[in-house]
Amino acid sequence: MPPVLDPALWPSTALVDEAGVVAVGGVPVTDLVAEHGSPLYVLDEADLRSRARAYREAFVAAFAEIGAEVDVYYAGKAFLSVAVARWMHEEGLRIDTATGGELAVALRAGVPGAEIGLHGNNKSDEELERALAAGVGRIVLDSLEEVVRVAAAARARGVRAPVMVRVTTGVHAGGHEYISTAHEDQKFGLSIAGGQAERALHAVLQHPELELVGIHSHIGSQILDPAGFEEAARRILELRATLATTTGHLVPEVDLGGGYGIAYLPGEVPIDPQQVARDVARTVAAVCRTQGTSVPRISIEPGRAVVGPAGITVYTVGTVKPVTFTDEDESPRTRTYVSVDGGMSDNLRPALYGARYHAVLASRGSVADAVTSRVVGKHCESGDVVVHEVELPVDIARGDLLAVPATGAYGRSMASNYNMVPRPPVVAVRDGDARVLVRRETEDDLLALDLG
Ligand SMILES: Cc1ncc(COP(=O)(O)O)c(C=O)c1O
Ligand SMILES: N[C@@H](CCCC[NH3+])C(=O)O
Repeated sequence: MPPVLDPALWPSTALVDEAGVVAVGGVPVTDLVAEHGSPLYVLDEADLRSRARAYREAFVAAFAEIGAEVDVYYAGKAFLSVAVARWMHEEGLRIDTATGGELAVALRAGVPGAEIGLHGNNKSDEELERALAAGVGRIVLDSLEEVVRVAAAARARGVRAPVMVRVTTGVHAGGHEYISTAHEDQKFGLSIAGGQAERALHAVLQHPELELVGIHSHIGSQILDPAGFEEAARRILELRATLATTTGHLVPEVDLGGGYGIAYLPGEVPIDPQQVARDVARTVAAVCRTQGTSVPRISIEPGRAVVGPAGITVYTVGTVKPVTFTDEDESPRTRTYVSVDGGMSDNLRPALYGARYHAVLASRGSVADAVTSRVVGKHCESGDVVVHEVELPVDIARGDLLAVPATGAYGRSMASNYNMVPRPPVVAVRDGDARVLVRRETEDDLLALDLG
């Protein structure tokens, strides 16, 4: 019997065939590597679309119960390509962008400007101009000075800019200090407790060129405990009610950001969109009732939870090296270091956040005993780890393929050319067909940037 892949970690179409080969979207990874080379990002289109639908349907249904409408913005920073933006649009999602580059991709995909949001703690004048020219549905203001800059840009263009104010609620959540974004001492947003959020909201209302469409908060990323979402919603709604009392303006929309956590390791339990949507909707209804305000329109911005589990990375094994060392209690130990043909250039998350991943032998079955292994990359850093610890068959050898699940988010999007390594392609699979979404970089691409 071929092994069964944990459905929490792998794309829904992933399976192991009789020969022990992992297939996704009806295509064996051995065929994918034969055609497109290695390393390779593989994206399961059906799985990606169904996760997008799951988030949209869960939030729309839960908030319909309390009389609120919902927009789901796919956070393009997790992974964006023209095809992915188009698919998200077809599934009824809007697109959250954080830079001019992401905005360009969403527009190229034909997403209407009105269905795109622009974020950023340091937007350039050009980015603001481009957003206004595209008629984006919201520019999310991140500082007091930006209130003035966007108002001036809108005035110069003779338009009224729809804006949200990004606030920090003080709710600390997320998988790592670097990806927690709503505590006070960091660069994003305007603090509710410190009073800057209210000042920015007042400032927006004083500018006729700005239309205050919402209050925004994003509390962090890879959040597995849903309590933070409810607490953040409560604090934003209290701010909204205070603003209504002091200015008479009831902000129509509240954006609760993204951050919904996924499973990276066997046994981890991802956020359940239906559960979190119901819990947050209940809190929103209760707080609005207490405050005596109507419920706002709600938006959310999931990135990882939509694209993360839809993607895997396939690597080819190179050097396999048993390393003997002495651990903390002075006992001798051996660990098998399995080197693959990629590493921190295609997945920075282990080096940056200490993120843990899983891996399986993907090109054949093996009945050999399992041995504790560490999968490492080919870069000149000892922190270049792909999978910190995983049981792999002891007969694993050069030329075998390894598949690492849950790499769809923040893999390709944070990839680099460290050590002059060209970035791998993204290949989408569906119903037995494969299509290149983003082509492999070549050394010629890298040399073309170097003007000598
Ligand atoms: C403002 C904003 N929205 C949405 C996201 C998407 O987060 P995630 O991929 O964790 O859902 C992020 C990233 O953390 C973000 O900064
Ligand atoms: N890039 C991060 C998440 C940060 C999200 C952007 N605010 C990750 O890989 O987990």
